[in-house]
Amino acid sequence: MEKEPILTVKDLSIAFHMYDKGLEQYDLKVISNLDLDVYSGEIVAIAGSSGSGKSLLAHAVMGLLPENALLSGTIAYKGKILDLADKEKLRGKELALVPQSVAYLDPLMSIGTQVSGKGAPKKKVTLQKKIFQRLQLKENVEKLYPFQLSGGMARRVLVSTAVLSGADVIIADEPTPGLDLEMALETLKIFRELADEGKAIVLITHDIDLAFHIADRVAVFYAGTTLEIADANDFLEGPEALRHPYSKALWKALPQNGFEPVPGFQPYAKYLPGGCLYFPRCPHRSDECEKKIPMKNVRGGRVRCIYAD
Ligand SMILES: Nc1ncnc2c1ncn2[C@@H]1O[C@H](COP(=O)(O)OP(=O)(O)OP(=O)(O)O)[C@@H](O)[C@H]1O
Ligand code: NI
Repeated sequence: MEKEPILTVKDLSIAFHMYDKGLEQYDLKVISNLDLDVYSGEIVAIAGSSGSGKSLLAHAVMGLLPENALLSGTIAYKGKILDLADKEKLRGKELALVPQSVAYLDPLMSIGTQVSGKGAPKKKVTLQKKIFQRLQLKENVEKLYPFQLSGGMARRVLVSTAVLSGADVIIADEPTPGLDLEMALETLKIFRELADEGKAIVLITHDIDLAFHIADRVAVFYAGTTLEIADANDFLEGPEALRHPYSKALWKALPQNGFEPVPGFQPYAKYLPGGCLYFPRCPHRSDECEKKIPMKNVRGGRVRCIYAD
């Protein structure tokens, strides 16, 4: 692994400027003080339940947030802090996204043109044919338009587009739903190969079991922040190797580990607790946890819990 991360997210917070009934306005804080480093040659999986901020992070990196989003903190690529113009310049070239929604396909452009670009060089077209073959997309798919694709086909087209972009960083936001197991595994294998060739992959997924097996590191998101970032092996090993009570609870909630549900709910952005965001659900909480909790290093991983050791 290289020393310097290729992508660095530091103290990122995102709020949406919202209008309530009448004239009341408020800022809804959906990402809080989030930190994440990604290195070339690795897959970092992001695990976290619905609404934990996974897609927003992806959109923040790509410069795709809506206009009412207020962003603070920094996102750096190859050591340079990016502004919106930088992100737009890099998007699709050095930073590629496999979007969570297949609605991102351009409805008026044939698949072949979307995936390889207009008048693509022969080398790229050859590569595209190879990827299509691996993802079981028939040759005639190139000539089709998005409305003619099934959901699973559209997702494989989006994966192909990101892979062919040649980007150094690919953020894949739920690339496997709608794919059968064989296709899902083939997709992840392609990402693994890209990482092994030196690309950096951020894999956002609900399928945490799959993530633990394919990724090098795992970041656990909760209510818009990171609670633990650690070696994927720790997540395979279990609670003793993990650091945060939520990571341990997630592990125990897997079917093969006892299927024990995590009691309580992730708090809604409008009603976040002041200190530790996991506070209301935590079995070890104390008054000390009501302060703002920074990430700290514990046993080679990062964790946001004062009691982790
Ligand atoms: N444009 C927006 N305006 C207001 N709130 C938003 C907006 N976009 C997202 N949010 C809120 O931000 C939070 C994080 O959303 P995000 O889409 O990043 O979640 P996610 O982790 O990707 O969830 P999922 O697993 O369901 O895809 C959610 O509470 C969501 O409702
Ligand atoms: Ni999402």
